[in-house]
Amino acid sequence: MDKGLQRKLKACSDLPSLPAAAARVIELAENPAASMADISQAVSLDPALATKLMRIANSPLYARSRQIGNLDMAVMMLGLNATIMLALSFSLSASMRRSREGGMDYSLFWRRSLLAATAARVIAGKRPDVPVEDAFLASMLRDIGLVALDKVQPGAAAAQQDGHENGQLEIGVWLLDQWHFPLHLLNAIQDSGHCDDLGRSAAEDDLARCVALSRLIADFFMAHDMGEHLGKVRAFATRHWSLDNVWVGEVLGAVAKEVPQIEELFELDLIDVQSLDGLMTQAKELMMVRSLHTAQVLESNREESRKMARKAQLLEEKANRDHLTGLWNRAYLDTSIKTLFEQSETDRQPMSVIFLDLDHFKQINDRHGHQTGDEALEHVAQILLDNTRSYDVVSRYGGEEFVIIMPGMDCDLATRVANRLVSSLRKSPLATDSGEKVTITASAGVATHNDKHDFDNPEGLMRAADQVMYVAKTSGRNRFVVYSKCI
Ligand SMILES: Nc1nc2c(ncn2[C@@H]2O[C@H](COP(=O)(O)OP(=O)(O)OP(=O)(O)O)[C@@H](O)[C@H]2O)c(=O)[nH]1
Repeated sequence: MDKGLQRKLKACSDLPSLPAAAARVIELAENPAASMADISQAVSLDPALATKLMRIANSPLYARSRQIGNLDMAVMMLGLNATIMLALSFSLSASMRRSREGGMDYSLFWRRSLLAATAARVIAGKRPDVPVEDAFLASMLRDIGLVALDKVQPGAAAAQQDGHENGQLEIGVWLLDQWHFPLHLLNAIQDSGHCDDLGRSAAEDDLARCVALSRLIADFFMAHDMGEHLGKVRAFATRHWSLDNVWVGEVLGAVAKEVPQIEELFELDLIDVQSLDGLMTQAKELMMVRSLHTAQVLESNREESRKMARKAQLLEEKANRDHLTGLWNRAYLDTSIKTLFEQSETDRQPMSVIFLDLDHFKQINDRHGHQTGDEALEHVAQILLDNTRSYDVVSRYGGEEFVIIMPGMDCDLATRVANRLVSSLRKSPLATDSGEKVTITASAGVATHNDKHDFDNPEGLMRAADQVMYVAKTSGRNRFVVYSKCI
């Protein structure tokens, strides 16, 4: 801290001071031998404080079925740590509010401090290893440096209060140190100003984060522009704890619920009751909008994935297609015949294969040129497609050879298809650019699995269709032959 400022603070007779009961409580907190009875006795010196502790022990904040009838019981029920922290919170808030007003808005200061403390309590309750009273007190006193600063440099305090800067932290820690405040609370307050750069124990770092986030939540409850503050709260929860909208919504809801009890205990209106409902509705709406935004982002990601999948599908399909005719290629045929053969086995359903080879195709190339030969292959492909079902696998096996797999088709039907194909080809000559008609014929072989014959594997089925196609070739071409055991 700046030496001049420190001198001024030391010389200032009007700094906030620690009430006697609170000072005694701190003394006891430092003494490991102190008992609950000692604490209870110290608190009883301040009747207002004792009453407050009784009230809080019986409040829904510490909901118990049994009524707490005396201070000893209250101290026992709250536990040592909680009693000390609550005693300090009450004493300090009461004495601070009596402070003379300087350049700073004290009402705003205490509202913000108590709202933050309430939020810190809620957050700590959701974090393992963070005592709620530690979080409550550290958060409530986080900006106490502003009160001290206000005594020596009123303008500076007011400016920092407006800007919510962290310059007051050092002064606050200095003041609390003068009061012999426990070191872990001083550390939490100091560290809450630089949460991106923490390095103590996990519990201490989490306490600092509770304090920092509680301030952002207090700003949210007090702000006119809730959206901006909600964004900060969410960003903090995500950045430091990877927590989502749902968690933030739960915390805000729990804070709103605790506010009336804290208001009653500290006799201070933190939030206008009517605006509280509105605030929560707005918060929920904002959460919803953000969820919707998230949903939109997810949806656009999904759309992106769908596009990618379609692209990949198209690319895969392209890789499986014959460039000239657009029919399935040999690679695809090899894969699909395996799958369809297995399927035929499982379902005990027939499947047929037609092996088709164009006749004297070399002559077409030789007479009409390679270009016309290509057109003839495309022409044949179209005729094959026109005469088969959409789910038949019509493929170019190579050169002027074609294979058609027809799942679920028995031998009789496959024979009809083969007949139709061979005759359609014969009857549909290719019209060349020169106006010439080129007749194309083919020889085909038909084999069927799971009907009249069972094959051991798809290769056997293909071989059979190929064999009878050669029979068709050698027996005069422009015909088809059906595989039977006698061949
Ligand atoms: N234009 C063109 N011709 C091709 C293509 N692929 C193979 N061929 C031709 O197809 C012809 C096949 O000739 P062959 O194997 O002797 O058979 P064929 O002339 O049809 O006689 P058969 O099968 O015995 O009736 C060859 O001349 C190949 O060059 C292609 O993509 N485009």
